[in-house]
Amino acid sequence: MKRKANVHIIATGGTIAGRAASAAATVGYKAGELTVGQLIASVPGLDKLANLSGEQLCNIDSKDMQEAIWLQLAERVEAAAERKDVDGIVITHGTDTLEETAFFLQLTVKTDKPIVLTGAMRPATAISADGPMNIWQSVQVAADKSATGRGVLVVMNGQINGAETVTKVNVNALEAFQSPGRGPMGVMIDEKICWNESGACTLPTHSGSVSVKNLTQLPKVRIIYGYVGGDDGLFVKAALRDEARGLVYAACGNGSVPEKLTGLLKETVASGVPVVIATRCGGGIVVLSEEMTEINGFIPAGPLNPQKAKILLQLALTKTSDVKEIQQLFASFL
Ligand SMILES: NC(=O)C[C@H](N)C(=O)O
Repeated sequence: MKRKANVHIIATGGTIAGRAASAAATVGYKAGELTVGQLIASVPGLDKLANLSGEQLCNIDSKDMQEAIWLQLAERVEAAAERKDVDGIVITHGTDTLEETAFFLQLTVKTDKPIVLTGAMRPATAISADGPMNIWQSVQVAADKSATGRGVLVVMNGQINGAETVTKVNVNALEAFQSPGRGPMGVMIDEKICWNESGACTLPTHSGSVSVKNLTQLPKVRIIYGYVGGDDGLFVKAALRDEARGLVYAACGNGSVPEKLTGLLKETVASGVPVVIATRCGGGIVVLSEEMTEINGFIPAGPLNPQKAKILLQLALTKTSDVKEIQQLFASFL
């Protein structure tokens, strides 16, 4: 008989732990109300899937997630992953910033044990709440040997997506997470986990590549959003005054920087503050001209969306502010 796996659940809050005044309410609830014990108890028969342990790291709406909590979470996940009696880890999290936490953990936690993040779009008190099934399927993945070495995964609504590609694409639907242009790494049908083997099936190259063990904070990086009328540099100047160590420009289209802003961003790079050019488009790969990368010194974000490019730049800045090195790091995600 197959040995029952040991799965450790770390709860951080979110709608999955949310409570509303009425069972029909899917907005206007309070996120981060149920405890990890209550979450486990809300899923009938979960203990048949795995031996479970749980810890409560925080209980917040993920819009309020902090980098200081990320540093604690990375430490807790790494500690759990090092335990011989833990085979996999599930993290319950609000969906608003779930992809950022997933990507941060992907880059900072070194293990090939499954790490699965999950959340919910309906509060725990709702009719047809999606949380219990998402927890069930996450524990299923975390307990399954076939999930070993695939990096940090996001399991929601029967789909498994990788931390590097996944993003929240819908603010209401249960299928809130997708990997644009890639598709999911796998889907779940009852007890079957169907991996899309043409997707990433070896440990992503960047897993655990940056240790944050001795850090108490991350370098400050700001995202500047591109839009018609936003080329006066107001927010770039404000970010620099606020001692940003790096900037991500969420450009319109394929890294298009407005002419009026190019000079200021070039000066920013020349002053030692690296500038990554991402896109606000939600899909595609930012590739820049030679003039943009070699002369202006801009760093193309490649496939990373602005919020993930920010995290990569922050982690890069813990080691170097050399533009060439950071360009190479971002290029390795292509
Ligand atoms: N669906 C959710 O989890 C949204 C919630 N605001 C959160 O991110 O905590």
